[in-house]
Amino acid sequence: MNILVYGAGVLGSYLAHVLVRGGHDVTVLARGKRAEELEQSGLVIRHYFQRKTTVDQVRVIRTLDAEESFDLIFVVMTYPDFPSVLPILAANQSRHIVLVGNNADSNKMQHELQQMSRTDKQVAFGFQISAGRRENGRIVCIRAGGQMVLGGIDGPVSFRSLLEKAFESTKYKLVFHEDMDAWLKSHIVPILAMNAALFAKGGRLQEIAKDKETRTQIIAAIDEGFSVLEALGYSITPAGQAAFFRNHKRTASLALKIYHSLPVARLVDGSFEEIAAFFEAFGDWKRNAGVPTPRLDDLEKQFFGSTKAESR
Ligand SMILES: NC(=O)C1=CN([C@@H]2O[C@H](COP(=O)(O)OP(=O)(O)OC[C@H]3O[C@@H](n4cnc5c(N)ncnc54)[C@H](OP(=O)(O)O)[C@@H]3O)[C@@H](O)[C@H]2O)C=CC1
Ligand SMILES: CC(C)(CO)C(=O)C(=O)O
Repeated sequence: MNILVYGAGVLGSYLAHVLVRGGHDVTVLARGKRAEELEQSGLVIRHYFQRKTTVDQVRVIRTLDAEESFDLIFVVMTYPDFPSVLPILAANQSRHIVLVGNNADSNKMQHELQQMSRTDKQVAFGFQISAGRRENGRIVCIRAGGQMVLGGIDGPVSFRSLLEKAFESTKYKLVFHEDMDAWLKSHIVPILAMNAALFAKGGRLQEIAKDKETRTQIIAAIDEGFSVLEALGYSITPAGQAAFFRNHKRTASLALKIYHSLPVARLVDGSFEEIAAFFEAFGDWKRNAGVPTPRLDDLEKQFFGSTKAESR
């Protein structure tokens, strides 16, 4: 298949690697320094746990022409990056588009993309359960679950069989979810609390590992965030996630302690701008729900009081 990966950061690069190894004709849309790196050295991935480095050659483009057609486009970027690429995707004639990554407003994005496009666009949303960070022109990647959670906003994904075909010869699993909007919003709540605390500590993971009070605050803030979503009518999904933070607080604190002590946690790369955008979205949810969130509000204050320079 002829597949475009639009956005060549950490997870876009890993996805491109997975699809190349799955036998597809993969084009990567990259910009600036990243495009130069890909052209000069190829797609270099350091697989952290496997202790190996792979290099794949991919076709690199810097702009997406309206006439160029792909069987599938995966757009892999951070939440605040998406709005500027929606008009470009709308102008392109390809039909099947998957927006991959954290997303606080999948409904609006799908609506805008379809409204702007003169051709029929089938849209799905995905989240890769992998992680990593950039390091001197290469991507250091943790395969983690090695899967992509996928779903549609208004019913099942209409091009599921095309997606299954794209991944059939890869080592990446697809997991289809019925209510992807609820899944994405549920995911944002713990991400918001954990990253706010971490940025507030200047990215020093050990400080959270050692500080029970901060871990207790993170867990209380997650509980509040889930209550906001529930008040708006969302089911927290996966349900086990809410149960874990709410009913097993001591175990959750221990899990956070262990996670923040692991060297591998350094590789899970959060973006200040993305977390800030989630706080903005969450502010609207909170106002609409009318549910108080004092512990999360305090983390938000600490997050915005931190400087990007102190972040990871
Ligand atoms: N990395 C991780 O550990 C994890 C990330 N995620 C989530 O996955 C999503 C993607 O994250 P990640 O891959 O880390 O993000 P990155 O910032 O590494 O990658 C985003 C890529 O998109 C490119 N991009 C942004 N805007 C444009 C544009 N207008 N035109 C062309 N390219 C553009 C960026 O370009 P440039 O190279 O110029 O910056 C960058 O290469 C996020 O929602 C994140 O929260 C989830 C779990 C773990
Ligand atoms: C936001 C990020 C990249 C960092 O915590 C993440 O790990 C996730 O979304 O699962």
